[in-house]
Amino acid sequence: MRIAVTGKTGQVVTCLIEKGTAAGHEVIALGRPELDLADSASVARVLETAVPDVIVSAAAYTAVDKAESESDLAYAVNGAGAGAVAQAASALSVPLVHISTDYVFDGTLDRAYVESDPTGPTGVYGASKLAGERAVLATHGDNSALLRVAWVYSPFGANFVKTMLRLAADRNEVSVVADQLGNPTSALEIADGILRVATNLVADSNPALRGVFHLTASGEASWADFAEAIFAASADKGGATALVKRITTADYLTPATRPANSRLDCGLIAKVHGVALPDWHQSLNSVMARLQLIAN
Ligand SMILES: NC(=O)C1=CN([C@@H]2O[C@H](COP(=O)(O)OP(=O)(O)OC[C@H]3O[C@@H](n4cnc5c(N)ncnc54)[C@H](OP(=O)(O)O)[C@@H]3O)[C@@H](O)[C@H]2O)C=CC1
Ligand SMILES: Cc1cn([C@H]2C[C@H](O)[C@@H](COP(=O)(O)OP(=O)(O)O[C@H]3O[C@@H](C)C(=O)[C@@H](O)[C@H]3O)O2)c(=O)[nH]c1=O
Ligand SMILES: [Mg+2]
Repeated sequence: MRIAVTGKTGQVVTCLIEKGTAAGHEVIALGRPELDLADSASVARVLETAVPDVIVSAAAYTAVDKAESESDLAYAVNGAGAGAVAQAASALSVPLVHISTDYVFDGTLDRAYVESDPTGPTGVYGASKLAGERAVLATHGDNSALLRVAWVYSPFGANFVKTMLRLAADRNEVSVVADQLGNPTSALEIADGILRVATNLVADSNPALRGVFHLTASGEASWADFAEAIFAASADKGGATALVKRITTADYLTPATRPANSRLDCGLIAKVHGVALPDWHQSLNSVMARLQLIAN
């Protein structure tokens, strides 16, 4: 397949290039300065020139706290920008795989969220991503799969794993919130899932393959649990480590409010697309091994 993906250096983009190329696909990464999601004309022009078999919309404004004070830019990129990508997919008559987030939910449910649960973002980032979902569904809903992923980490870019390792390099203790629950997910495995879904969409016009799906690793964690596992894996490999002081959200003030529970139920994508990702502990170990190779 000839896959056009938005963004050049993001975690998911980088993993999709690695996994897609290894699987024999042509992956064309399109990002700034040529394709700027805040400039719809550039989106249409660049994507239409690429003539892909499928488009993956992976680029986004992902700075959750900064979005609170840059709301116009967050909406332009994640809302209108996502709509422009969907418009290009529609003009080309190709399927779209659009990446969204667990932060579209308010986090008040006491179980994992299913796709049909009501959304209710608690911050600008989540609200802008929800605007993107709506734009995609309105523009190209009949030929798109929207994949809500969560708590993404990888050997690349900026993520919680790399932040924790950086903090551990010069501290013995790191305070981390223990009352926000979710599903830490490796972008390498998200890339596997995207490739499977994209292949299914290109091969089969069945409407059941389209719509909203949750795609995370199995197993849940609080950020404090995740930090403890990161430090344990790092210590195992002779890397930086620290003790985790388990704190509450009230003890860790941030500009954006995050959902207390954004665990996602991934039963639907397993049933419909045959995609089921491994337990996060296992994936964390492979990412840690690669980060150690980079560090040494
Ligand atoms: N990171 C996470 O924890 C989570 C991410 N997601 C979603 O997954 C997707 C991928 O995230 P991830 O790979 O982590 O993102 P990253 O933060 O690693 O990278 C973001 C990418 O988006 C690009 N980008 C940002 N603004 C623009 C713009 N105006 N025009 C074009 N490209 C732009 C960046 O380009 P450049 O290289 O030029 O900066 C970069 O390639 C996103 O849709 C995100 O909302 C969902 C849940 C969790
Ligand atoms: C760095 C740090 C964070 N925290 C808290 C803050 C926050 O509640 C939680 C996670 O912090 P981060 O800022 O790394 O994560 P955050 O940017 O909120 O991560 C989110 O990014 C977007 C893009 C998504 O779509 C989400 O799925 C999610 O992955 O941990 C601590 O308690 N201690 C710390 O030292
Ligand atoms: Mg962040």
